[in-house]
Amino acid sequence: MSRAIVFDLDGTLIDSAPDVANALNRLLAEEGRPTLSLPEVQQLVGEGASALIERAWTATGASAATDAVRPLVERYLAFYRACPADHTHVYDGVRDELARLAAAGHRLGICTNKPDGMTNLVLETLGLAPLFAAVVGGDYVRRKPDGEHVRETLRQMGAEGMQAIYVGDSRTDVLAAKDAGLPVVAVTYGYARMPVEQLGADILIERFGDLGAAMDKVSP
Ligand SMILES: O=C(O)COP(=O)(O)O
Ligand SMILES: [Mg+2]
Repeated sequence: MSRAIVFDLDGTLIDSAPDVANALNRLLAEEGRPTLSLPEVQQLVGEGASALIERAWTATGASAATDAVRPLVERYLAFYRACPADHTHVYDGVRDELARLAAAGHRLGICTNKPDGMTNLVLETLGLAPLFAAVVGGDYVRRKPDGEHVRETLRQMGAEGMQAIYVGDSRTDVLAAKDAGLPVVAVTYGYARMPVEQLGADILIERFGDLGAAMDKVSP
């Protein structure tokens, strides 16, 4: 039976933290702030670019003033756009498994809090874009953990009425998917800020290539 499969992006399909960290650290350096390590940056990713900047400011000294966040986000995105995927890699097994799922007739979509422009640029650069029926990024008004982000992705995929499943790496993903009424597969290798067993996912997978088998267990 063909399903609709909604994927998170950062920490689930791609390890984008190295390029996020480089762009963020260029901004922090320009602002005279300490830079952050890769593991530190991984802990800041998942709720979009504004949250990334706010958390980075809190982690490196005084918090950013509310009206300063937007211009800082724009400068961060300019750095990120210049090097969207220099050090980003598609996690092991992702390309093969996505191709297999698409060939098996499943409809694939992406629901990410990463800003739309960056999401599309990164997907194009990595050659992943053609696999997805719809991509709904972080410019959408009701972002994860709001389930409306997931429902909008399903609508844009033309997948209403299809059996659907969500695949992500964080608590934000689990909350959004549950809010939308979807079973959740969580990957254990991503950027979760808590032990993965506590995410509340229906099933955990250590390798992306295990997704097909996990889906059959969660929604036979
Ligand atoms: O916070 C971000 O930029 C993206 O995060 P997501 O792809 O895990 O939703
Ligand atoms: Mg993620």
